[in-house]
Amino acid sequence: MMFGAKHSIGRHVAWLSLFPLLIMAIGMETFYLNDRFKDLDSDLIQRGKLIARQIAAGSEYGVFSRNKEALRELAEKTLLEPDVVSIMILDDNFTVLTDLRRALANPAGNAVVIPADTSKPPAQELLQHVDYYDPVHDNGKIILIYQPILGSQIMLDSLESKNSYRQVGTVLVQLSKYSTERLKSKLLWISISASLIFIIFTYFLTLLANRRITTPVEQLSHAIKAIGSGNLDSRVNLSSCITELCTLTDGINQMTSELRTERDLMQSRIDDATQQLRELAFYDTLTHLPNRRLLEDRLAQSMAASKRSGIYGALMFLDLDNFKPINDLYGHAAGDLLLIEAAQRISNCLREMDTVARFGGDEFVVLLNELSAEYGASTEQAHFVAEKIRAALEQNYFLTQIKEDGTRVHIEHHCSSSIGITLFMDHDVLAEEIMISADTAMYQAKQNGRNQIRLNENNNA
Ligand SMILES: Nc1nc2c(ncn2[C@@H]2O[C@H](COP(=O)(O)OP(=O)(O)OP(=O)(O)O)[C@@H](O)[C@H]2O)c(=O)[nH]1
Repeated sequence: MMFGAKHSIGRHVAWLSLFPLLIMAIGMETFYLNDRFKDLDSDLIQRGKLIARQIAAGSEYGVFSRNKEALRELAEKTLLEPDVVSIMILDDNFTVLTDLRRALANPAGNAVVIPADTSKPPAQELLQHVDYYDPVHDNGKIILIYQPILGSQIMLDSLESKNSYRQVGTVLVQLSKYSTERLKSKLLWISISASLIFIIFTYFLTLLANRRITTPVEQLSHAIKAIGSGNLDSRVNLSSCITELCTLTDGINQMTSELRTERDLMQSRIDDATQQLRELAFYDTLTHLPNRRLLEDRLAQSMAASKRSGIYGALMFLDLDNFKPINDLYGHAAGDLLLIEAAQRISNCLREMDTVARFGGDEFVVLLNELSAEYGASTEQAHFVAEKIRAALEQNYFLTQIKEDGTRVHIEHHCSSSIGITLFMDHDVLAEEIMISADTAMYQAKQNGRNQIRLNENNNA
């Protein structure tokens, strides 16, 4: 695993905790096994030495008297000891008196005594490896042990009897390391298995412990990703809490909440600005009625709907009569108040589906939708509405103007309206032509003495 590479925190923590554990387990196991193996080897050698000493002690007389039968019996008994594979007893000239061996192929099995075999290493060859000063030779499979047979001597030429020893023979014992090696490999496997079980168990414990850390960290990282992609409504709720992570979570939640508030504020400002732009683009700033652009749009929609349904619509052109004097007498602001009042009076005469727009100056346009399929009936309805408007607009205006110094000026003004109407339905006329038609009718109303309604029937046969 590369620590510089990108990995989850869980894997990092698992590796960081497992790596030292692995090193420790291998180290401890090596130390323990080395110690145990040494003990086993040492036990075998000690046992071999003991056996060799016992044979040497027991064979002194046999060697001295060259009683091969007794020596053979002694060797046979000793050969029954575990791991002993050969026993050789030699006299002081290193002539073999007894040479018994057990099959090397089955050293742990029942002792099968086989007679001396000339193909096996002769005593002289074995003696090359061992002597009084270096009595143990280990060739990896067999341990050879050298033990001198010492004979006691009584010194007759001295008044005091004194025991001294001289070497009367030699015992060579060979022990197989087969059982020891098997035990060693058994120990090795037990130790490896125990270590593996320990490591696996510890790994799962580490995973469990990791989960307590990694799960909340993962939850936090998902939440931060969500916040980064603009989802400010997400809130982190940790399933388990570690003090530092809880502090981090609170910080993130607080930051998200502040960002959300900022975003909402910004959004409401954008909405307001958009609304204002919309107002400026499609509505008259003084009366808040639709402006000429929006009217043209609605007229186009109304004409299309009328063509589809076969039901007449009507367009009225209105111009206030004698508006100018209020400007001249009381100022533009007073004129504005009258225009606002006039707009309100016209709106009050209309249905929800109709539109009144300020066309400019003291001119208004009214769009009536879905009148009737009959031309006559539609004319009547349009006339009826126009009459309502005309009557409403000719009422005296009582306006209150607030001056810059805060004083209030009450104004009473009278002005009426001249209204031109034109109807439209399934005709190949343009919106512009309908406007001109209504304007022409309004002009006729003006020419005819004002405060009246005129219908232009040129477009509508
Ligand atoms: N107060 C105010 N006056 C405006 C506004 N726009 C245009 N006017 C004035 O409205 C007047 C309209 O002129 P006219 O229609 O000729 O005046 P009128 O007295 O109604 O004349 P007739 O229509 O012939 O009866 C002009 O004096 C414009 O300056 C506005 O937004 N506010």
